[in-house]
Amino acid sequence: MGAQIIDGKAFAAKVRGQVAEHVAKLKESHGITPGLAVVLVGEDPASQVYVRSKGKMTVEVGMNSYEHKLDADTPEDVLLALIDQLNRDPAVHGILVQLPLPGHLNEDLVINSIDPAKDVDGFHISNVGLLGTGQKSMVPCTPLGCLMMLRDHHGSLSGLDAVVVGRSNIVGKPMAQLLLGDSCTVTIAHSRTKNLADVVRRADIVVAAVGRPEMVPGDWIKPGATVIDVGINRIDAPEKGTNEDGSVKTRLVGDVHYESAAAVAGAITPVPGGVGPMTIACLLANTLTAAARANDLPEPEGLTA
Ligand SMILES: NC(=O)C1=CN([C@@H]2O[C@H](COP(=O)(O)OP(=O)(O)OC[C@H]3O[C@@H](n4cnc5c(N)ncnc54)[C@H](OP(=O)(O)O)[C@@H]3O)[C@@H](O)[C@H]2O)C=CC1
Ligand SMILES: Nc1nc(=O)c2c([nH]1)NC[C@@H]1CN(c3ccc(C(=O)N[C@@H](CCC(=O)O)C(=O)O)cc3)C=[N+]21
Repeated sequence: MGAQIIDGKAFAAKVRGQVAEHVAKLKESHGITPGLAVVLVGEDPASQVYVRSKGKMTVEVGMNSYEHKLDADTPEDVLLALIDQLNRDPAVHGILVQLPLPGHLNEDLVINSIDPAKDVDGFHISNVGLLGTGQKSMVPCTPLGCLMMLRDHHGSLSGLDAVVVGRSNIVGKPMAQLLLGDSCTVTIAHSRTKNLADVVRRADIVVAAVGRPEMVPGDWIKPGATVIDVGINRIDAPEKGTNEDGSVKTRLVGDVHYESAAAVAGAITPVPGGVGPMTIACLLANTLTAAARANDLPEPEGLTA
């Protein structure tokens, strides 16, 4: 195992600490408490766990957390009315609508109804356009977290070859924009890419955001490259035994085959404990940024792209 392990959990704790300091100052000097509203439609158990842990960390950094849980069959106009209410609520600086939404809801319409200044996910078309043209925006949390870890590890990313595997609007595309913004030579690969192994082998930086457990093996990795594993996949782990109800136990793995990749990479993020915790830390950082901008105050340094 040659690779340095990039400890996302520790990095995220540090970022949350910085956010908490800024929040304390905002409260003390300006009487402002940043507020984050999270909207969950439906009862997906994984999403519920995730929303709960976000709420807990929001409160831990001193912000107000507002959770809105709606039934899975909530009509679109009811959801849009809630978003309109949150858009107009001055105590709410950030709004996150947990994705994916149930099939009867138009995801684009819902996201684009969020006030772009409160769009702490950075998914609104205005923020996507601002990021693409290099203007000040809200930057999607997962790619922002990856960028922070890469900058911390490399210092400058200028001139490095970066390959992003995956072209989703929430991870792959904004990740590529951020890497381009830091002057990497960027390739975006996807399910139609020819000779994916050879494409990945060129990379000084590999970001895997595919959603396929352990798809990227170590022999695709250039020796010394930095590997950022965004994937969060729950797979059966019969070696751990069975649960009380007889079902087989599970474990989390990334999109990268960790052991073989860590043997050749220069640095690698683990799953769990890598990109995931940074995503939540960046959500809090974005909420702080939104609160500062809403009040014409200087933005916290080092917490934005
Ligand atoms: N750590 C975190 O905070 C977060 C983790 N995730 C995780 O990241 C992963 C990706 O998420 P997301 O971007 O939403 O996923 P999507 O399913 O939206 O996108 C997956 C991308 O991977 C590409 N792809 C699929 N199969 C292959 C293949 N065999 N070879 C090459 N490319 C392929 C798809 O290509 P095509 O476009 O051609 O179909 C698509 O662009 C998931 O595991 C998800 O759980 C997501 C968000 C946050
Ligand atoms: N509007 C919206 N914004 C999102 O940012 C968003 C979303 N919807 N829908 C779902 C995905 C997924 N996502 C994760 C964030 C953190 C962890 C995380 O902290 N994972 C821990 C492990 C958690 C566990 O043990 O299950 C880790 O990797 O160490 C995982 C997944 C954000 N998403």
